[in-house]
Amino acid sequence: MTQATTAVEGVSLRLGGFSLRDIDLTVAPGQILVILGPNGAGKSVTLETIAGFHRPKAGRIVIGGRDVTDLPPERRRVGLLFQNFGLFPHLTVAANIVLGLRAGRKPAMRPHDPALAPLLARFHIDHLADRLPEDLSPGEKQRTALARALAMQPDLFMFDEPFSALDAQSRETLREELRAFLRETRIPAIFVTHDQADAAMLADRLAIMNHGAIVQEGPAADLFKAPANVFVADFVGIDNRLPGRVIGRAGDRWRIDVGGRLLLARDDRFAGETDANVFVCIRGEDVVLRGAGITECGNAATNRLTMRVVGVSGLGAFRKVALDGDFSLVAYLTRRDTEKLGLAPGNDTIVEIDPEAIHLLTDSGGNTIQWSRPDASTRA
Ligand SMILES: Nc1ncnc2c1ncn2[C@@H]1O[C@H](COP(=O)(O)OP(=O)(O)OP(=O)(O)O)[C@@H](O)[C@H]1O
Repeated sequence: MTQATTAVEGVSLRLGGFSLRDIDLTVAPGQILVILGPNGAGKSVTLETIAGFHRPKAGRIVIGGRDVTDLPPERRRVGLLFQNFGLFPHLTVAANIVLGLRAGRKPAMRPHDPALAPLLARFHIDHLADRLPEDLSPGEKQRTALARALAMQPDLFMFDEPFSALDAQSRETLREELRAFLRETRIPAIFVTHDQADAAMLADRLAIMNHGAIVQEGPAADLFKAPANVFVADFVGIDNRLPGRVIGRAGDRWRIDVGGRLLLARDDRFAGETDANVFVCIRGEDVVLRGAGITECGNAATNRLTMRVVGVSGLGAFRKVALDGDFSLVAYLTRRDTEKLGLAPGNDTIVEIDPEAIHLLTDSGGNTIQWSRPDASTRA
């Protein structure tokens, strides 16, 4: 089994009234590339094109180091898993897996062949060999589908919303299992979803897609921290996107007016200029709450302000804390910290935002940044 990078290079195609435009993607061995985008963006068509079901009018597709652009689907060595994992409902677990082996390099395999045992054991489904898919839990279905796909000795795995019919709890467990499996095999994988949580849990690389084109692609951590525009920011769940205006620079920091309050931002990628309208993007987990009783202006190195708690929501380990002041903010804290700091609606709290946690966005995607000069003069 080769373990080489998969690359989609400049792929374009027309399908009825829909076009894929100049798609570039790469995914290396051991990596998971997540394609995230709204309904109709072209995510499935992209997978189908990589799998060989549509012929591009331009570009090249390389899987496992081989140029497969002109090869039919059955010669591309791709393990494809769909919603509900695409198991044949009338076939037992063993018979489903045998189909994979036949598509791979063991055409004579039969469902009760002893040679099947190691594969069943590896996925902990040996005791389920004679069951039908309807009698399996979601985790058992996923393991059967992965066993079948692995039996084909693929050079690439592709997943098209495999979890879309599952409840939140099963999704989470299955994501973890899938991630561990893909890390272990080191076979590159492309995972299509419109669920941000899938992307956060699984992605090494992330591609955001809209209207048949890639809007931004790169290491997932970069896109989560520094989305290129508002569309991407909304897709990667930037909790706080505040309209502001650049006042100027102080050393390596930008001085930004947000709702009449001065915020310092250190964003070396920002190429704006004084007076530019911007979005100040801050992830909820980067908003640090200190509780009450600390002086507001004690530290020039960070942004420190007093805000009022207006809501605390969420169950389980984390709480979402809604804050109000010169502008509104959302913070994420552990349940323990929320209780320790006495964060309840009506209470004031000191809020700290590291300038490095602020990402500045000038939007070129047609979103107008609404900024109006507040009545009060800007306070530091
Ligand atoms: N075989 C086809 N012939 C013509 N148009 C198609 C074909 N398959 C898909 N399309 C169109 O291509 C566009 C993109 O569809 P696609 O299924 O790739 O979107 P998606 O991003 O996967 O969305 P979803 O999240 O809803 O699955 C849609 O407008 C769809 O109607």
